[in-house]
Amino acid sequence: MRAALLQLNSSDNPTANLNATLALLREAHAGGAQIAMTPEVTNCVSTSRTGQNAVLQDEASDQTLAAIRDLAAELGFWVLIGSLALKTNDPDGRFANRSFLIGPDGAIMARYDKIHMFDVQVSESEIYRESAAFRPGDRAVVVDTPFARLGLSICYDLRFPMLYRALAQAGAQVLCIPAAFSPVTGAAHWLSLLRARAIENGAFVVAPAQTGLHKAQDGRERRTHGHGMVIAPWGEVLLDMGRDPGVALVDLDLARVKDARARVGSLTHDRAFLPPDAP
Ligand SMILES: O=C(O)CNC(=O)[C@H](CS)NC(=O)CCC(=O)C(=O)O
Repeated sequence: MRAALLQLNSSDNPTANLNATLALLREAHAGGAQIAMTPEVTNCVSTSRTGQNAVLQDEASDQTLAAIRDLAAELGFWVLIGSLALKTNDPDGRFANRSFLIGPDGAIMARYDKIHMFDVQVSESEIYRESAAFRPGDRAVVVDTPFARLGLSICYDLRFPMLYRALAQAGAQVLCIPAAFSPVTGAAHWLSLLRARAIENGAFVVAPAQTGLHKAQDGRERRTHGHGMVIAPWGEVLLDMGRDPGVALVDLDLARVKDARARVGSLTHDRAFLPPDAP
């Protein structure tokens, strides 16, 4: 399976982000990719909710989704859109942070809404309240392609190992973790968490990332960590994209999943246990 990772520096301007994404998808296809994967919030990196309200669309009218479906059909290859920020018809007005797997005929083969919301205070000045703007999903998703069974997730989900356990036990061989990781937590945790998810589940981890300084129309700024990664089922780092936007190609040999799981079969050794008594 030859996969391409897109590393993006998306702004809060969906049209500019789409043009950059389409150019890189063409590059990925020219490099022989059977599937290309984009990072979280490919269409719009949030810097303010009012800003997003002005530019986001719902799924039926979103230009990014439509154009990527058209391109996938034109080129005849698969695209995992790591996520799109989309309007919903929720009464509370919150957006969805949703991944789409697009098939080579342009059809939507799977959707996944990010389950875990990034509501954290990384430092005195760096605060995120994702759940204020986004409505979390509640359904894990695996989906088959001709080359592998994929398990879907997004960014902060990475910190919840039970999600990946469920995906691997449902047969996922490739765990997809598109992200827009913060620079502080990225430097401290990103690589270790990605390697842990790969090793503990004997699965490939494919993690395309947003990178760099994201400038908003209103002058606000946000930074992300970059370092789109691919980790092998035994834990080796197969790809680290560093900090620049672009495309990288990687060949995944699915036999490595079988091999890792044959050497350490912990995926089949889970046992039920009673919770600890309160001391
Ligand atoms: O807000 C958007 O534009 C879209 N959503 C994101 O970028 C999300 C929520 S702010 N980012 C993360 O989940 C980073 C997780 C992370 O950095 C960690 O777990 O340490």
